Amino acid sequence: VRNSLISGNETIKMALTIAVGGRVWRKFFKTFPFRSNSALKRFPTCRANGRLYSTSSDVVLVRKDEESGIATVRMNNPPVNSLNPTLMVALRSCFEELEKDKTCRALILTSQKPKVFSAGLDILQLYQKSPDHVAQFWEKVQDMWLALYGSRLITMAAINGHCPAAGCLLGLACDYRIMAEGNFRIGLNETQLDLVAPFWLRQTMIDVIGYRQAEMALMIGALYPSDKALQLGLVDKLAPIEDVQTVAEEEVKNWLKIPDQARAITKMASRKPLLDELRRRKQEDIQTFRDETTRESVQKSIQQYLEKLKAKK
Ligand SMILES: CC/C=C\C/C=C\C/C=C\CCC/C=C/C(=O)SCCNC(=O)CCNC(=O)[C@H](O)C(C)(C)COP(=O)(O)OP(=O)(O)OC[C@H]1O[C@@H](n2cnc3c(N)ncnc32)[C@H](O)[C@@H]1OP(=O)(O)O
Repeated sequence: VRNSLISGNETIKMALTIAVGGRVWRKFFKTFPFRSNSALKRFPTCRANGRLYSTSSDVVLVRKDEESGIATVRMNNPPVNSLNPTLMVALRSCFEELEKDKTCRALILTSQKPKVFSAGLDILQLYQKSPDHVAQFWEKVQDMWLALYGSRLITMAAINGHCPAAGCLLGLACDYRIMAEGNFRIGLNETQLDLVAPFWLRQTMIDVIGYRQAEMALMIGALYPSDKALQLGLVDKLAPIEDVQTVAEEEVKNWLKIPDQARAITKMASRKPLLDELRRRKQEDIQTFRDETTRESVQKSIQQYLEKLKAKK
């Protein structure tokens, strides 16, 4: 059904795009506009010593290999890369900057701190906060996801540790996932916090692991060990934790053999309907999240979840 949402016009545009050679990228961007963000300007670009992009807070570290065009984006928000507004804005800015860099062909997303890729959304940002705060927070989640999921680049998640909830959301937004072997978990455990995955996150889970498995995983808020995740297709490859980055680079090099434009157009053809749907329903999605999250019973569940996290020690 989603594929059929791409109209005949768009298919013709895509074919023309391929046919016109030199002007291909201009046409491509017209067909699939990537949004830019004025917030980008707040993050200076640094090109010294191979360190290409640097955010003002260094919560995202980026290195680009000029020869291959591969950028490695490391989340650096200790202790667990929880996605707070600073990290999400920095990630979005970074994805958009790389998108605009014509010499960049691939992006590897990983964690600066092995053992935790990302603990998901910063739960403290959802607890006892005003509805406006929660709404603004959710818009940052949407924008970060739109930038990554809608990227023309080869996007590879090098999941070097635990990857629950919105950590998994980031992984699912990539084209390929390599995860560390061992006792690390991945999944969408939102229901355990009394939260419900939004339609666009649910859809990406369905797209990656299939309807039945996604339905079950989402209902029970399952977190899978990496071997089970591989079996389900939630990740594509496993590697020893110390090799995850190298294996990701090797995999990217294989993908780089495919001509960029055909790969990117094919990717966009399958992702555009969902991207468009979220863009169209953005405000509705924000309102739902705001209303659900600030509900008293959900706040109680979040409080209990936070207590459980603290009690773990
Ligand atoms: C119809 C409906 C339509 C619309 C939609 C409506 C609603 C949508 C709703 C939801 C969709 C949201 C999608 C995403 C949601 C989320 O991401 S919620 C976050 C879920 N995350 C988790 O459950 C992970 C929790 N963390 C852990 O399990 C562990 O921390 C870890 C396995 C990741 C790492 O373990 P350790 O290395 O042992 O580290 P610690 O547990 O000791 O943690 C260190 C420190 O960090 C704090 N912390 C951990 N995770 C978070 C977090 N996510 N946010 C904030 N803080 C976190 C932890 O409490 C420790 O703090 P201190 O005790 O040191 O102060």
